[in-house]
Amino acid sequence: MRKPPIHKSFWNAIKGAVWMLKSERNFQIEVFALLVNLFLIVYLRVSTVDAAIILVVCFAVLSLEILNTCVEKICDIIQPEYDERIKIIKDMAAGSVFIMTMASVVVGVLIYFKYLF
Ligand SMILES: Nc1ncnc2c1ncn2[C@@H]1O[C@H](COP(=O)(O)OP(=O)(O)OP(=O)(O)O)[C@@H](O)[C@H]1O
Repeated sequence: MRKPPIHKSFWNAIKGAVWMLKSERNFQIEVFALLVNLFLIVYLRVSTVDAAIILVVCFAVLSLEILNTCVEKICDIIQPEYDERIKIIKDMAAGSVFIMTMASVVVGVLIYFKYLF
């Protein structure tokens, strides 16, 4: 298959992210969390470096959520029936989102603490 032009690849990536926003509840919650963080960054006048750290962890959660959904979709195509191997694959993919979410909570507590107290 011929490689699409760069603007088409970019557009496809945007469409993938928009699909996630329309279809996946967890992704919607994580985007809401990103918006809350953007508000707090402005409201609390968070420093540039601290804001960058917060935004990187927020976007890391969103990226992992997209990859987790990709794994789920592929698993559902190759094995629609119950399968112990699929279970561990899906659980591991979900685990990656969980670990990054925990990391983002820790980062949030560590950074916002000094602006609030
Ligand atoms: N084919 C299967 N075989 C075995 N276990 C499965 C299978 N499909 C789903 N599961 C189990 O159900 C869980 C949820 O899988 P599902 O595909 O329903 O994702 P989901 O409800 O969208 O989850 P998430 O909230 O992580 O996005 C998996 O983590 C796994 O433990």
